[in-house]
Amino acid sequence: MSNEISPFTSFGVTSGLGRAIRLRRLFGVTGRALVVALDQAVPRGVAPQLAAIEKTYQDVKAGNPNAVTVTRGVGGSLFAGDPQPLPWILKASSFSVDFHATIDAAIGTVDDAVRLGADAVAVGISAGSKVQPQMLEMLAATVGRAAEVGMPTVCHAYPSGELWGERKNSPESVLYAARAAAELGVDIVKTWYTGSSASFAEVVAGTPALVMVAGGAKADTDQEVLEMADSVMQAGAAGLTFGRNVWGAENPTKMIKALRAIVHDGATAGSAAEKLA
Ligand SMILES: O=C(CO)COP(=O)(O)O
Repeated sequence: MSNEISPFTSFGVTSGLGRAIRLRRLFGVTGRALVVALDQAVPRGVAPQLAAIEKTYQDVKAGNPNAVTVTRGVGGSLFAGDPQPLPWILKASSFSVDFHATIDAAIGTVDDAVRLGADAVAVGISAGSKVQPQMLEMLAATVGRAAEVGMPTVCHAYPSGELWGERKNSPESVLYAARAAAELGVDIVKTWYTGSSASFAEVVAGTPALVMVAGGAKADTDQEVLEMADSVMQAGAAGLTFGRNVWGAENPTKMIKALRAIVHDGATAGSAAEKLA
C-alpha cells in the first residue's frame, strides 16, 4: 500500500464528501441552481396545483429544474415510484397558514433527510418574531446534526416577524434575516427579494452563504417573474427557489425553461420570454 497522502485520503470516513456530493447534485459545477418549491400547502393553504401534486410534479420535472423542495410526506409519495427522481430538499419546518405565520415548527429531521435520500434539509426562521430565539435554536440544532452526517442545509430566512413594524420588508430586515442564518453556518440562505438589484447585491455581499430568492405571491404577469429573476441573478445570487410563480403559472414547464435560461445561460428577461411562447 502506498504511503502517499492524496486529497481524497480521509473522505471515505468523513461527512465532508457526502456534503460536497449533495451540493454538487444541487448546484452542479456552476454554483447556480433553480429550485421549485412545492411545500406551500401547510403554510399557505392547499392550492389546486398542490392538491394535484402528482401532476404538478410531472409538469415541474418536464422543465428540468435543479431540485424541488417538499415535505417528507409528499417526498415519500412522489419519489417512491419514480425511477429517476429529481434531486430534492426536505422541508423540515413550517409555519402555519394565517394563524401562526411567524412561528416555524419542526416537522421533519436531518435524519429523515438521510433516510429518504434528500440532497439537503431546509428549516425556516421568521426573523423579528417574538419566538425568533427558539427558531434560532431549531436552526442551530439542524445545522449541527447536518454537519455530522454530511447533509447540506438551507434556511428559508424571512424578515416576517411582527416586531419589525415599519421596517418589515426593508432591505435592512432582509439582510438581517439572511445574515442571521449565515451566522449559524447554513450553506444556502433563501430569502425575500428586496425590490432592486442594487439593494439585493448588498444582501448577497453581507451574507456568507449561497443566497437564493423566493418567488413570493403570484405576480400579475409572467414577464414580471422573469424580470425579478433577471434582477436577482444580476445581483450575484446563486439562484432561485420559486414556488407559486412556477406551479401557479399558466404553463409551469415553460416557466421553468425560461427561468433556467436566466439562471444558467445568462439570458435576459426579454430573451428568456421566448421560451414562454
Ligand atoms: O421556497 C419557497 C417556499 O418554501 C418559495 O415559495 P414562493 O416562491 O411561493 O414564495
